[in-house]
Amino acid sequence: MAVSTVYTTQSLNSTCSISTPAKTHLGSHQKQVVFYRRTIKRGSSSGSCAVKCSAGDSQTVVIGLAADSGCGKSTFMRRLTSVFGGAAEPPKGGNPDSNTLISDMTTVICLDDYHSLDRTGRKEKGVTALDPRANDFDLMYDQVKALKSGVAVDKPIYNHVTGLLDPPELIKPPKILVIEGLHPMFDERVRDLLDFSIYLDISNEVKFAWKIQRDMAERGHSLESIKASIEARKPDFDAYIDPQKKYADAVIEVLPTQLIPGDNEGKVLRVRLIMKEGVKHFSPVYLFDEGSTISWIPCGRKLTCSYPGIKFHYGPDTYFGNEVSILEMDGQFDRLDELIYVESHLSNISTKFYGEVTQQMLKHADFPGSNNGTGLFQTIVGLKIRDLYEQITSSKTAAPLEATKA
Ligand SMILES: Nc1ncnc2c1ncn2[C@@H]1O[C@H](COP(=O)(O)OP(=O)(O)OP(=O)(O)O)[C@@H](O)[C@H]1O
Ligand SMILES: O=C(CO)[C@H](O)[C@H](O)COP(=O)(O)O
Repeated sequence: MAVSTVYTTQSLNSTCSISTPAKTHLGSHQKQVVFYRRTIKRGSSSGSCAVKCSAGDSQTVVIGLAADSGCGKSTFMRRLTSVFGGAAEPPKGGNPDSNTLISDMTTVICLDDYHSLDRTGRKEKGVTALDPRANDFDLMYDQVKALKSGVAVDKPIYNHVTGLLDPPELIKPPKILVIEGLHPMFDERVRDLLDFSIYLDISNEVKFAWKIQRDMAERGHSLESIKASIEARKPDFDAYIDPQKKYADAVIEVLPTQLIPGDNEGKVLRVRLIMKEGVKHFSPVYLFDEGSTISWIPCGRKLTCSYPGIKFHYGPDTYFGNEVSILEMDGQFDRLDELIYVESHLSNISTKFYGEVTQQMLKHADFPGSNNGTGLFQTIVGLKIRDLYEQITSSKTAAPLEATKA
């Protein structure tokens, strides 16, 4: 029942007819939903295009963020969006249960929307949402590829309230597309579309502590049910989600502190920012001296530290056979305004002015992790992504000039 349709938009100044066959996705207890890719060219001045629209004149930079559920993706996204200025909001006038967040520069889509089985369907088949069989990687690839090349798509919506697949929403190609969720790096075709990838690696102990904090304190779940849900997901997490970290350009690893022997409260954290060397448009952050191995305890006159203090470590290493630099922070800040002292000893942080990291951290002091390495490293990765975006777009605009010279 594929129907060709023509769409017009005010913001995109061309009109194109459909070129991609419809795809069908069924949750077992749901009506048939047919998705069409709307081929709307970005930035075109021509009135219409008959069959196929070519890529627009500016490229969409695609960022992948992988993590298990409840591991801080939303918090990271809020920090990232803030670096680009402006707040991210769900599509205006759309499905109130949309998982998408749009700001001037960024569109964040949640890969849960590519679940091919709804909640009941998964239960019937005995698979979890982490299982690739519960997800449509062909559609994910088609749509991310389309967006990257400047073509709008009708993306499905997985409704977390009802557990059903809702009718699709129109996603226009943004300047920066972030695909966040369980599997942004699982499928090789999707992985190859990423300009930069991040994995949030939260250790089991910390994940458990965060889950308890959120699901018990805020959602009224019992300790037993939280434990059971973590245990039930673990085999698929180990099989399909965790292995993606070897592909990531940056990994934020969150571990229990080593400053308090035997601590398992998950409040004081040891956080490691693992940065791959040799990634185009990305130069790892360093402490004091690039390539050296350094341990630094900044507590003293310029940084107030109560027990158990703060310890930084920096140095080269290998990670899944790749050369990396690792910056580590164990402990937490007492006074966020004093972070400027730490910031001034970090290099390659891609700030636009002195103190920008500290400013961002102070702006979002109420976000989870603002007093420790999770917030600090998420903020820094946000700045690195801005830098990467600027490099990619400036090299693209510079290219025709170079061509003219030749
Ligand atoms: N850096 C952090 N420090 C402490 N707690 C955190 C941190 N990041 C997240 N949390 C805890 O984990 C919870 C989930 O965070 P967040 O909503 O950002 O994760 P998520 O990966 O987007 O979750 P989901 O996929 O389930 O929506 C927060 O409510 C908070 O309790
Ligand atoms: O791992 C998840 C990613 O967020 C969710 O559990 C998955 O999307 C299924 O969602 P729900 O539990 O709402 O049916």
